[in-house]
Amino acid sequence: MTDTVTPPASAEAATPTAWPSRLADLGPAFFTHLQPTPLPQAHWVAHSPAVARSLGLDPDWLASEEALQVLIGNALLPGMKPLASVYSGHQFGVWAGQLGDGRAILLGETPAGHELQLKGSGRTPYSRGGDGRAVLRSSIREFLCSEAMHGLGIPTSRALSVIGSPAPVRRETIETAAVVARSAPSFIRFGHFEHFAARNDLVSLRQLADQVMDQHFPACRTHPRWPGQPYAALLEAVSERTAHLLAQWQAVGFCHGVMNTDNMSILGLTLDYGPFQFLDGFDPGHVCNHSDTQGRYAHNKQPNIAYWNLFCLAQALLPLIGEEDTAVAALESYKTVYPAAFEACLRAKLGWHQGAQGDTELIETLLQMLARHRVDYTIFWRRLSHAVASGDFEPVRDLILDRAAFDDWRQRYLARAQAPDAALMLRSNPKFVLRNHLGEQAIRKAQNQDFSEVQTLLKLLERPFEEHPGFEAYADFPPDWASSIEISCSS
Ligand SMILES: Nc1ncnc2c1ncn2[C@@H]1O[C@H](COP(=O)(O)OP(=O)(O)OP(=O)(O)O)[C@@H](O)[C@H]1O
Ligand SMILES: [Mg+2]
Repeated sequence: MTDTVTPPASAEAATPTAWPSRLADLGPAFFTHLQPTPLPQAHWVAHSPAVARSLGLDPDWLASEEALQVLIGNALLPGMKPLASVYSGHQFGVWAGQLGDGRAILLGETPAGHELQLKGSGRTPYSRGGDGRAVLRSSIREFLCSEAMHGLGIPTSRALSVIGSPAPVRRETIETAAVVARSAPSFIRFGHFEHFAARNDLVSLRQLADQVMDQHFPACRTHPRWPGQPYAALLEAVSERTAHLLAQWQAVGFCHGVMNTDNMSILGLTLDYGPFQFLDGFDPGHVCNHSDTQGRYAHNKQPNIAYWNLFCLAQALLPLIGEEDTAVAALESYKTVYPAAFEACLRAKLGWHQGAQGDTELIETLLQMLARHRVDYTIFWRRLSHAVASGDFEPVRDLILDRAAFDDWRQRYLARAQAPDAALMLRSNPKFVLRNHLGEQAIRKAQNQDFSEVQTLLKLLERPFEEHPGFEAYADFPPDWASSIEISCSS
């Protein structure tokens, strides 16, 4: 049974006493109230004062014993009424029926209006066969990648802390438990809508859509393109956010790994860091999830999969939208917004402030060249940025076996009317991304109670566009063993 902390007078100002939940306001069809299941011998692995501040929480409180107990689920603050929500979804292209927060528990909303959720905090009515737990390994990956994505300027859930416990958790081997405290303006997924649509519970479906719209997409009520069609406007707004998200993923070389509809945020945030990967060598067809034997979620399939997922959302919203043609029309802008947003990201990476004739061809030729030679994606872009800054193209040229092809491309790149802006490139091409082997090294140390590498990575990844002298090794090529790392759905 989880304790309620009675705060000493001095702590009262440090933590809020109201933890509202908009989901709870919707009514019991949407969730179950329950307590997190305690874990023994909680110990800090990492926490982020920056996230605490963004949530309106006192960073000093985050260093306290009270925070440790609350954020692993052993204690509640006054006003917290934890709950797990129900959703459904399509997994690997197949309707999976009812899912829900099987190991995530919502504590409520922080003063900044963001939901605070514990992941790995015990079984819920939606756990199905699962144990409600998450292991240290995957929790460190979620914590670091959330903050890495934020550092990159990519919409994401944030991670406040990761806390470990020696409690055993059975996966392929026996591992230990951990809990990530994470936040987002909303954790509503496409799957929440699919859930009520599949049950033909149109009252709840409308309630959910209305709440999401009023809180996050108020302009949909009076959208000039959708007069009297707020739900179509909502679908279009979600499509466009998703298009922008996918453009950023593709441009930075991020593979999500499990783009099931229950992992798609209605706000267009990156959600659920499972078997994700940042590309090392540029392989457009790379499949990062070892469990994805069909390659459904290969890197270059992600934009189409997002559209497929949006189609599922459209089907769920259809009873509210009315006409099928209207729903299809609301999805349509994805097909133009995604490529335009992707090209805009690539233009920034190339140092161009504005578009010009021939850009698409120059971008295509470059990406094909990178793919042909499996050039390290992050290193290429960073070296290109430095080449433009210094005028010395040798280090970037060295990356590409076919020097003549590179020289030809470079000549055309530099001949473009608008010269590339090196400063724009250096803030668009990160030096540091959370490569698998970096995460793996931090995890191995953490499994031996040494959390220093998690701290180091957090510092670098929070500011990935800065040089961080002395940390060059973290921006280097992956070691040979990196390619043998297998990341699966096991977490
Ligand atoms: N160990 C577990 N115990 C209980 N339920 C689980 C467990 N692992 C996954 N699930 C549930 O299985 C479904 C699919 O899991 P998936 O891996 O997409 O999500 P997740 O990693 O648990 O979390 P999230 O999407 O909240 O980040 C979800 O309903 C999830 O809650
Ligand atoms: Mg999930």
